[in-house]
Amino acid sequence: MNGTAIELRGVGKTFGRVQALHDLNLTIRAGELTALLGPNGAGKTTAIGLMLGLLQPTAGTVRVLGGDPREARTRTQVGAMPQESALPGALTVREAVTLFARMYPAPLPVTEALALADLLPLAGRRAGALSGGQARRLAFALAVVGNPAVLYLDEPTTGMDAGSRQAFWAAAERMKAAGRTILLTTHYLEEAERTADRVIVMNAGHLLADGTPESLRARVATSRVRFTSDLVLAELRHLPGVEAAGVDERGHAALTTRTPEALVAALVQSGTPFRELEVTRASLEDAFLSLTAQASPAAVSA
Ligand SMILES: Nc1ncnc2c1ncn2[C@@H]1O[C@H](COP(=O)(O)OP(=O)(O)OP(=O)(O)O)[C@@H](O)[C@H]1O
Repeated sequence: MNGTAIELRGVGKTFGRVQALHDLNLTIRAGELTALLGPNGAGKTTAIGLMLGLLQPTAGTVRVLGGDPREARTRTQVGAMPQESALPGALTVREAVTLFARMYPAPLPVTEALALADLLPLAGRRAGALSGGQARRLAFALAVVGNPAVLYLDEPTTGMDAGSRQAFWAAAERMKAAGRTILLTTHYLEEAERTADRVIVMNAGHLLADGTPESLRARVATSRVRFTSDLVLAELRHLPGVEAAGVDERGHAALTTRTPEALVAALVQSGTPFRELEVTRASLEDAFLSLTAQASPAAVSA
């Protein structure tokens, strides 16, 4: 699938005196899985609310699948998993999914939506009796049952255990393979790193960075080098290319560098015995923390 699925042009949103979004320009391509990251209050949920047509922009325009997100024609092609959803507690899981399926012109078979959310064993249970993580899975089933072209997932895996989380990501991959456009927010950066085609970082209503997980990691081109030796902090700091160093009382050293090969070569040449050598690249989490820490305080909304 090609083309643009979602387009925000010059979008601003204020709530009273709070400027939640400032002049946001964003194009989401069809068929991609995009992760929207940002610290609390960055504006992620507000951006999704605008894309869903639940909120009106104060400035600028929002287009989804070429149309106004508030039009029925657009809404029936969109599925959403909000951060907190009010589920129909008296209905069984299967009944709730069946009810939602009726709102869409070409829904998935209910059993398929239940299977995608790993809910077949719980199909007969009342929605009100589900655990927190199971309720998130039901919210996911309700989001996908309409077989939407565009899927918004706001912190989908929060509250899910490790098994449910894995099943969720497998289902998201399947939706993507079927050509769906997926926009999700998450605070679990390692999950975003593994799955997203594209990562957008927001802070205080501004777009800070936009690229592949790989390209964002490359913006903090650092590596971590860890090993155990008898070297003290002053000696560690003298190794070539060390940007930051730490050592504990048992001799576990942790160094940050942009040139890990030169550092390890110098360590070997020094003849100092060392063990448990480990070199790791900067993670998306490192990039995210570095980007949001650099963001100017002027960007923080009043
Ligand atoms: N209805 C509202 N009324 C007043 N202020 C609001 C409203 N909704 C959001 N805000 C404010 O707008 C800013 C952006 O909030 P938003 O919920 O979009 O952030 P977020 O990135 O989704 O955060 P989180 O990671 O905590 O979910 C925050 O400062 C928030 O307090």
